[in-house]
Amino acid sequence: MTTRPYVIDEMISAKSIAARIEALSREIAQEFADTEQLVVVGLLRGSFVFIADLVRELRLPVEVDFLEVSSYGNAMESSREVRILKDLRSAIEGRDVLVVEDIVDTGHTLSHVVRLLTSRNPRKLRTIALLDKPSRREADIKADWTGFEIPDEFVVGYGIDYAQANRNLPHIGKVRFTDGG
Ligand SMILES: O=P(O)(O)OC[C@H]1O[C@H](OP(=O)(O)OP(=O)(O)O)[C@H](O)[C@@H]1O
Ligand SMILES: Nc1nc2[nH]cnc2c(=O)[nH]1
Repeated sequence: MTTRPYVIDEMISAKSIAARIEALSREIAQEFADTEQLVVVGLLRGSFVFIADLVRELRLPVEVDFLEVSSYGNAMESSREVRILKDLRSAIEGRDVLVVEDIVDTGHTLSHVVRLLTSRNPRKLRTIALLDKPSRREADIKADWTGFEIPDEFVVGYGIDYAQANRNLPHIGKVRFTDGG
């Protein structure tokens, strides 16, 4: 796929992300203090970096599982149709579940996933998103924990891509197009 020329301006440093994850992990550990084992569900692909850092800060017994959903493909606009590309390996009925999302934008992805997983009757289901763009919301949903609220900018890095590139940036950056279009 061809993309327009762009540069990436740093928006949230790797250090700020690490500090925020430490604080959020303490809150999550309190919320699930009585858990036998927390199933931490990462939404692929964007959350793979966030979930890796988050579970290493969580002082709880955890199992890690992944769900792959896609709504954007390589586009910058949500298709608003959420497709399940890979389901969980584990059953979650009667279990504690934390859904880990990289970014909530229109909210269609998270809202679809919460509906799907709630229908499987977990004991408790909570959600966390590293980033939230509240000004873009179309579905009525907010994650139980949010790392950072951000303005309406197209962001990349720390797991998040633009046309599959930039997932390996250690910080969050915003995409700035340089062709004036
Ligand atoms: O709130 P929404 O408007 O639904 O957008 C948020 C979703 O969009 C991105 O996923 P994408 O479909 O790009 O897949 P990826 O995680 O594999 O990059 C992102 O990772 C979120 O899951
Ligand atoms: N890469 C990327 N994907 C998104 N999906 C929803 N919002 C965004 C965004 O800002 N950047």
